[in-house]
Amino acid sequence: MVEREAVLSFGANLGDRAATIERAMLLLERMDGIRVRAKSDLWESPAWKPDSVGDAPDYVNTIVIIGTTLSPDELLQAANALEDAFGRTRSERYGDRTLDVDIIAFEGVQQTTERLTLPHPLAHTRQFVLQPWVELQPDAQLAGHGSVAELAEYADGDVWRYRP
Ligand SMILES: Nc1ncnc2c1ncn2[C@@H]1O[C@H](COP(=O)(O)OP(=O)(O)OP(=O)(O)O)[C@@H](O)[C@H]1O
Ligand SMILES: Nc1nc2c(c(=O)[nH]1)N=C(CO)CN2
Repeated sequence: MVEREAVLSFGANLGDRAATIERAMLLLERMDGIRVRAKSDLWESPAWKPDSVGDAPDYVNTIVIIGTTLSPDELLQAANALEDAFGRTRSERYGDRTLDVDIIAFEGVQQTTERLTLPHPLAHTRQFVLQPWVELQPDAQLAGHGSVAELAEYADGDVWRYRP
């Protein structure tokens, strides 16, 4: 079966954030139909919320490029399974969390359904997605928005390399 490329974002702002992300990536590597091609460094950023930054703990974020034979819906199920494995409860949108896994982009797919929007509708605005992605793929393009490097130049928000 032909592999397609997908871009995943991992974020955590509760508990041992870096350890959670490292362990989640190990689980990801063992999932059927998923082959990890590249992982960014860990980056840190203030918690983004639609209304304000507030005093929520900072996030650790990373981007992972995978090759997958899964469909977009199957990949979303895999992402949700990873979140569940790390105790994530989905009660509050944009709330603090032990693990958030978003699908940022999926090769050849642009869709808006109730369950899954691709590319992720806020990816082009999120520095914590754009910077780690540029680190891995300086020439990356985000469908509908263009060069990820250019988006990263103009997006608001701070992001810095995580130091334990
Ligand atoms: N590209 C996508 N990646 C992950 N989930 C998505 C995507 N598009 C739509 N969703 C849907 O969004 C729902 C809510 O996801 P979640 O609670 O993780 O949102 P959030 O992480 O708080 O916000 P955001 O997705 O903006 O970071 C999921 O159950 C999923 O069905
Ligand atoms: N910095 C940062 N902020 C966020 C993140 C994230 O991964 N990083 N994920 C969220 C999920 O809704 C909400 N806010």
